[in-house]
Amino acid sequence: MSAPPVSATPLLELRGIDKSFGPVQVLRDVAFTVQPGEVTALVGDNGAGKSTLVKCISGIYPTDSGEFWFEGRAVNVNSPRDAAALGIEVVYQDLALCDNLDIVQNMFLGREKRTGLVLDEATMEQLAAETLAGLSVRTVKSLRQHVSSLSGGQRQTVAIAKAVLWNSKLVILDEPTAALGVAQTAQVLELVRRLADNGLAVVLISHNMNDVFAVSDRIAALYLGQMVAQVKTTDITHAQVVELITAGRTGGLDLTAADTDPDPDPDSTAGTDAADIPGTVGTPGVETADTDTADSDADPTGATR
Ligand SMILES: Nc1ncnc2c1ncn2[C@@H]1O[C@H](COP(=O)(O)OP(=O)(O)OP(=O)(O)O)[C@@H](O)[C@H]1O
Repeated sequence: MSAPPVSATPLLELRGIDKSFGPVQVLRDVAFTVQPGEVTALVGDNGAGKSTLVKCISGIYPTDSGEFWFEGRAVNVNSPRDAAALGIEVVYQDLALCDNLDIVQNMFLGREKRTGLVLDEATMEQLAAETLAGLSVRTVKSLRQHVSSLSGGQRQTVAIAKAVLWNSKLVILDEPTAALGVAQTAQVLELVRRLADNGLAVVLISHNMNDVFAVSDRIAALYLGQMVAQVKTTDITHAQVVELITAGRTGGLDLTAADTDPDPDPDSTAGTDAADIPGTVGTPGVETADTDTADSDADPTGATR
């Protein structure tokens, strides 16, 4: 697979994001960078703050402090409407599809096209078909099928197609394969990859390391509300990601390769110690892993892209 295009300007860049619920600080000084044409996996243990971060990005939660940059411009995102206007769409785990409506009706739900007062069914059907064809989706037999008759993978596909229908630039997928079997997972991951190959920025929340290594270009790890690493997927091993998720650090890696330097030259970011990175969590009693970047090719899972 060819390397995805890397743009000098991130599509989305968050700086110093803090978010508390009452006395509980859930996000601390979070930096997060997302590039167009790439899949960024957002990983972290239960309660690490992934959903909260996504809800801040999508305008559901206001942040307490921090900066929000989109396509190189400082922006304010105070509501889901603001996020949608920028081209940010989130596909949540519940998919928010209506079983008793067909695929076209679901894709345009709440944003129906009309000619005067009359629904423009032909245009909506055509746009839905074009969107699915653009994503090379061939698993859906009829656009007029009720969503209740679709498999889990097909439902996920419809939800993703719905998200990209609106000239989206960033699509955030919350555990899109969590409820799927092996074959459907593979199909959805292919679709995720295609979104990025079509130039979209994709953020994939996942607890499944096989999915993360199969499809992502970069991995961002949250630990107790802090962004402890953003690295290229090819620069980290499965075991190191698990260590970041469970301990908040791992040894020998440049943990900021993704958020500061879009330079595709892998040597240009080497040599930074995790302990030097602002926001890196040092966990007392956790040994620094005896690994270095030279070892990172030796992924024991063999699952790196
Ligand atoms: N509305 C809220 N009010 C108070 N605390 C909250 C709220 N939403 C989330 N939290 C707390 O914030 C922390 C982070 O939760 P969040 O759901 O963002 O984690 P997560 O990484 O998405 O976890 P999971 O993988 O289990 O979905 C948790 O301790 C959670 O209890």
